[in-house]
Amino acid sequence: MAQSNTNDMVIGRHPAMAALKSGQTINKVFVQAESNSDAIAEIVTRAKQKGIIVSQVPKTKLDQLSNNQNHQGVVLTVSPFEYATVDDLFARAAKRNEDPLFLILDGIEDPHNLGSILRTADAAGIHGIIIPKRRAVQLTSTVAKTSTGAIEYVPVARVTNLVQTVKQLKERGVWVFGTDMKGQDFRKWSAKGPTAMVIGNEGKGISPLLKKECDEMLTIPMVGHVQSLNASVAASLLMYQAFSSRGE
Ligand SMILES: C[S@@+](CC[C@H](N)C(=O)[O-])C[C@H]1O[C@@H](n2cnc3c(N)ncnc32)[C@H](O)[C@@H]1O
Repeated sequence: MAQSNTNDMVIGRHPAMAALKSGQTINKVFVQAESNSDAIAEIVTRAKQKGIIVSQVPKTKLDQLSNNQNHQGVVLTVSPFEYATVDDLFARAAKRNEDPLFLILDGIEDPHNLGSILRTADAAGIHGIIIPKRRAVQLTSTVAKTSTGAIEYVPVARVTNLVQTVKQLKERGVWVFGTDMKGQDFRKWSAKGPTAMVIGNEGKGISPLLKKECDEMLTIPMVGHVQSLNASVAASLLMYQAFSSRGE
């Protein structure tokens, strides 16, 4: 997996604590000198326990690091999260001697949805997740926190064009299942063989171009009054159907 050397900033007490609790690589903690805040003291204690360098700096330095945002006396420099490649995902399946099982997210925007999807993906043995580089949430400290550590175990590949990627997956023998309200009942579906499931955007669903590339569509039947399930809930149900239909 590629690692970039540039630093990202995490600004403010709550995001700083969330980053410290996640698996994200934190390079340095900057806190305001002579701060008597309990929250800052807790951040300093946790950072030191993790062996992270803590630097006490004047407020002006924090203003500069945070670009004059409301830093509340703390700024962290962190390494951006690592992304996998689609080949890494295939390699992970091969290493486990299993047919590939991927999840494709067509423009998920809510970091809590992505975190929750990662958490279930880890539990259900998904080999990796594919997301687009644009118009979708990327890996952030909120995603990491919601994933409760699963972000460390489930590789996420970022691609420029999901439609092209799906075409390439199909050329490599992967059967691609889209999801909407007009497909076959997912309870009768078996995810045997190389499989990818596509989950759509929270508002718009799967884009028409991508839907056209899907080999089949699946539906989670609903008998209530609402029109659809939350994207992460739908993804979880699909992942668990795939998991159990593989006899795992
Ligand atoms: C909140 S829904 C989007 C609803 C959107 N208005 C639409 O028409 O597709 C987000 C995604 O969750 C999945 N989803 C939600 N409910 C589903 C269901 N009952 N069956 C299959 N997929 C579902 C689909 O992937 C959908 O694109």
